[in-house]
Amino acid sequence: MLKVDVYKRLGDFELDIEFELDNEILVLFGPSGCGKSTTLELIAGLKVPDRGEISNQKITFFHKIKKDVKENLPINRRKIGYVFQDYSLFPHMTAFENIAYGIQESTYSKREIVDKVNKLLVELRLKGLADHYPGELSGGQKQRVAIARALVVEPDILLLDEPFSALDTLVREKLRQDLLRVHAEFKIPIIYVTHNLTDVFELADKVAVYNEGKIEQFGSKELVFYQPQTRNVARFVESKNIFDMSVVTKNDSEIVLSNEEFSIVIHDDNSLEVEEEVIITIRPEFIQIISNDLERRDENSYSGEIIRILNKGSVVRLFIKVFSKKGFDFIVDLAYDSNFKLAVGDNIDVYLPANKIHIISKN
Ligand SMILES: Nc1ncnc2c1ncn2[C@@H]1O[C@H](COP(=O)(O)OP(=O)(O)OP(=O)(O)O)[C@@H](O)[C@H]1O
Repeated sequence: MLKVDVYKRLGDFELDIEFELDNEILVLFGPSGCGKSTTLELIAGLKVPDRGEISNQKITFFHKIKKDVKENLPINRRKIGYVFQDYSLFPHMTAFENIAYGIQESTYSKREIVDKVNKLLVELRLKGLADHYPGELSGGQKQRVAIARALVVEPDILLLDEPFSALDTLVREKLRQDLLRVHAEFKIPIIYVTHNLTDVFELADKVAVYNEGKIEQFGSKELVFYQPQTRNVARFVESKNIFDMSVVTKNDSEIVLSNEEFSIVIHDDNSLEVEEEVIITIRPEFIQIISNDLERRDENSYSGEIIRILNKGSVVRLFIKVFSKKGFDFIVDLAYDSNFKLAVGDNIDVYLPANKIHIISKN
């Protein structure tokens, strides 16, 4: 298990984080400058924490209490594979030589080196490209060479810093599958830094949502996406529909929440108290369009006007100005359908299912 509990100050910026990771893929997610890359650098030994402890499988990488440094294991003894966004391949070496770079003839025989590199060339779909120089490889191929180079040393941990962000969507998609395959085979902790929500959804066993040097939520991707613990996390995972409300009434069967604009009803949150201030969120894909009177509900139904339509490919996003005192927006995602007939200016009714409404306590 990888254990990280460190503090580091860099100018005005302070990083103060703690987490533990089994042989899982952890995705670090959050806005620019919140400390994701610094976290990787501290684990790898490229930066030194001001205090704290980092260990993996009972091997202490770093340990400092107050001024007393008890351990600071050199980078090359941490057994870490590191993959950067810009590939960092040696331009004058072939794919084979780049991958073989980390293993020396003093440790392995020539035969062993050839076998190890060939195995990774196959694993990362690079067979046939062994003699190519980086200049002759596509972005996706270069990054696969970089991953193979990181893996050839049989690392205990693999760190990837926005590895696929320069690549287009289809290449990214395939590289995510490569990484999942690599993880299934190597079974080591992998930490992956990204700004991309699809990366989070497709890769993560665990997610750490960073904000201003702290981890604001750590947990499974399901928890982070569907039960964000703070307004920031809800915003970062694009819950989109986020409202301040207060609890107006509560009885055995229902709780009514309200703000100046609208009220909603939920049925199963016993922890809420009357007059309590909360944040409610509902993801755009959970809001339903009421297309005929049969679907009309007694509760949580609202009428409004479509003010903008954004076609996102497989999803169509509607911005709906709800008829109310000031007029607020719901954002609704519908699966794309070739019979899609809605247009800006149309009046529309929507329904918010009570069991999809998530409450964030302000206490
Ligand atoms: N050597 C340094 N000296 C001073 N400040 C630094 C140094 N290195 C990083 N920082 C600051 O630390 C903060 C965290 O940087 P870091 O690169 O870890 O963020 P990040 O979350 O990875 O951002 P991004 O997603 O943009 O890469 C930033 O405000 C950065 O400016």
